[in-house]
Amino acid sequence: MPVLTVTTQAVDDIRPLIPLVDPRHPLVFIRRGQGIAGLGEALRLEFRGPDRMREAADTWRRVAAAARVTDELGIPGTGLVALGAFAFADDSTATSVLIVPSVVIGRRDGVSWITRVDCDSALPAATPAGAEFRLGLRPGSLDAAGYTSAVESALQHLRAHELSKVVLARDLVGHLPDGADLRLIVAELALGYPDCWTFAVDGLIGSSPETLVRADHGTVTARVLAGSAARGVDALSDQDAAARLATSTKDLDEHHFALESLMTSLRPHARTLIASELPFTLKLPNLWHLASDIEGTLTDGSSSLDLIAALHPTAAVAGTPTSSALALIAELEPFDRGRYAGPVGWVGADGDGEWAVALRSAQVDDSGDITAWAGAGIVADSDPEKELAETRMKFRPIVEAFG
Ligand SMILES: C=C(O[C@H]1C=CC=C(C(=O)O)[C@@H]1O)C(=O)O
Repeated sequence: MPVLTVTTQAVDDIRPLIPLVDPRHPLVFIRRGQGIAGLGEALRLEFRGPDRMREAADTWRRVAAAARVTDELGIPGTGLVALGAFAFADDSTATSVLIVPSVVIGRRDGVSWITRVDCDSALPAATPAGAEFRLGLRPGSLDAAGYTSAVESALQHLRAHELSKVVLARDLVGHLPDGADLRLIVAELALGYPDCWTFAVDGLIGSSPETLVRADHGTVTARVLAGSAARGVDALSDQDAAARLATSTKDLDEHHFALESLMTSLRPHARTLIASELPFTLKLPNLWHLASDIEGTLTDGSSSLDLIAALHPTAAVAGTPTSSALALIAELEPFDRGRYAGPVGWVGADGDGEWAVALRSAQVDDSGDITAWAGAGIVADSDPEKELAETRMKFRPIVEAFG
C-alpha cells in the first residue's frame, strides 16, 4: 500500500478554480463556484467488473489508513481526497478510477486551500485559455430513428408487465481538435449550469443535476431526479409546463420508481430517512425535473464509496426492477455506456464525500474521440417521439458547450 504524505494549508481566496487545472486533463468537481480541482496524479487506482465500487471502498480505506495527513482545516474536501468516476455496467470495458491529484485546490464557504500530496509544489497559477473551438456532435450507434424504435420495443415489454420502467439512452460522437483546451468546456458548463455538479474526471466531463449521495459526518443526503418537461417559451407557458409536470401521472410514476429504489437501497445503512411527501419541480436552464431530496443518519459507518456501491444503479438511470431493466438496456442499447450514468465525485480520508450521477456528460478519450449520452425513463404510457425530444433537451448542455 502506498504511504501518501498529504498536507493541507489555507490560502487567500482562490477563484475561479478552473483556469488552474490542466487544459487537456482537467480534474474538477464543483457546484456554485465551490468544490475541488486537481493537478497531476499522485495515485491512480483502477477497478473493473461487478465489484468495482466495493473494491474501491476497501482499497480506499487502506490507502487512507496508511496516509500521513496534516490538515489544519478539516472541512469537506480538505486533507486526502480522490476524485472518481465509475462505469455504469458490470461488464463495461471502461475502467473505473480513483485519482489522488498531486495538488488539490479547493474552495468552500469562503475558505480556500491547497493540498499537496508527496510534493511541495507552489500554488498553481492560472494559465491562459486556449483558442476557442467549436465542434458538432453527430449520432453515434443509435440515431433518432433507432432510438424511437428501441423505445417501441421497450414499450412491448412494459405493456406485457415484464417490468415497470426502463431508462434508454442514445449516443452522439465527435472528435476533439488537436490542442483543444477542455477547460473552456468545463467553464461553459459551470457558468451555464451553476446549480449542477460540474465535473471533469479522467476525460468524463459534464454538468449533473442529480446527487447520488453525499456523506458528511454521519449525515447522508441524496437528490433523486426522474420526470422531465421542456421549459416554456415565456413566463406563463413555463409555469404551465412545471404545473403539468407536477401533476402528470406518467412522470409521477417514473419518479416514484426512482425514489423507491433509492430509499430501499439506503434503508439498511441509515435511520430516520426523510423524503418530502411529494416531489418538487426543479428548474434547470434546459428543462424542468421532478426532484426529491432525502436525508438520514448513517448507522453503519458506511463510507460514501460503500454507499455508491449500495445505491448504483438507481431507477433514475436503469429502471424497475433493476435486473430486468439492466437486461433490457443491454438488449436495446447497441453501445457500452462507459461511465455515463455511473457515480462521479470525490471521497475523503474519513470516507465522507459527494457523488453525482454522471448525466449530461461526454467522455473525451486520449485519442480525442468524444462520446456523449442522454437517456429518458420509459414507462408503459410513454410516447417514443416525446422521449426522443427529451433526450435532445438533455443533450443541450454538452452539445452547446462543444458547439
Ligand atoms: C437518464 C437521464 O436522466 C435521468 C435523470 C433525470 C430525469 C430523467 C427522466 O425524466 O427520464 C432520467 O431518469 C439523462 O439525463 O441521460
